[in-house]
Amino acid sequence: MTELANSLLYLDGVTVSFDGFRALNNLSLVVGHGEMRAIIGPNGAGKTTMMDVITGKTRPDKGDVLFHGAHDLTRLDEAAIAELGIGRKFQRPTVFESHTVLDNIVLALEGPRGVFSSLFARLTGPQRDRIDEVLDTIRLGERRNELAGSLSHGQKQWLEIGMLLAQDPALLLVDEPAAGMTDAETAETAVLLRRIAETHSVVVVEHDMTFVRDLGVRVTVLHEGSVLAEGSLDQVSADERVIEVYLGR
Ligand SMILES: Nc1ncnc2c1ncn2[C@@H]1O[C@H](COP(=O)(O)OP(=O)(O)OP(=O)(O)O)[C@@H](O)[C@H]1O
Repeated sequence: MTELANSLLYLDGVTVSFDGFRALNNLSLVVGHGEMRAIIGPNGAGKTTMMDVITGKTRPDKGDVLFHGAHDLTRLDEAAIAELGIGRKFQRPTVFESHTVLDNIVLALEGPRGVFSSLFARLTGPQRDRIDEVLDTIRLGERRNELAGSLSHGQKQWLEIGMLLAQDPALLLVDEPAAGMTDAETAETAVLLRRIAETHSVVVVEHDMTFVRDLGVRVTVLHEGSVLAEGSLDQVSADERVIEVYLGR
């Protein structure tokens, strides 16, 4: 039980069926406090379904999903799970394009009832410090007054990561951040996530192996809804079963 005690996120025997098809099949996975974990796996392996279960979007048929070893996520709705400190970034950026970079972060900090713009002046000192820190982390400090719509695709992804970060979740779930990015942006994103991981736990789903290598973290390989292998990227890429799954033999 020490695994459970030391875990931030604990999945045990999680099964999700869609019309009899098991998208997750007895999936068990433990993410530690302060850990960044990369999740890889071929199309249909169950990565998105796993994220959906953690965030309360999909209810498992069976299994335990615990946060901080205590909160049973299978009994909470999406809002309650977000409130507990689990933030998710979806693959496509959904920033408010006609507002500035700064306003996007301010709105995220204030939550759904925040009012756009202008109100930066009304924020408390610690809130402003937090915003500056977030802008610095996501490398957009210099562009804070520009419209989000003028950012490149990669920068929009960073802004959205920043919007998540502004809420200071204990665990960030990040879905394919490098998709559609240039090589330079992809490399920068790995640096950015490594910095975030100094103070937060992170689960990253990603297909881009160069990016996963840059992250330099423990990798979990999913296949047919279960964990096929776990270890460093070098370890899992040398695993015969992983090679077979990726080569489709
Ligand atoms: N709502 C649903 N109804 C029926 N089948 C579903 C549903 N959601 C997912 N599936 C199936 O479950 C399996 C796992 O899907 P999932 O999206 O979790 O995989 P993934 O690893 O995220 O794949 P990708 O890398 O392509 O995004 C797939 O075979 C998918 O078709």
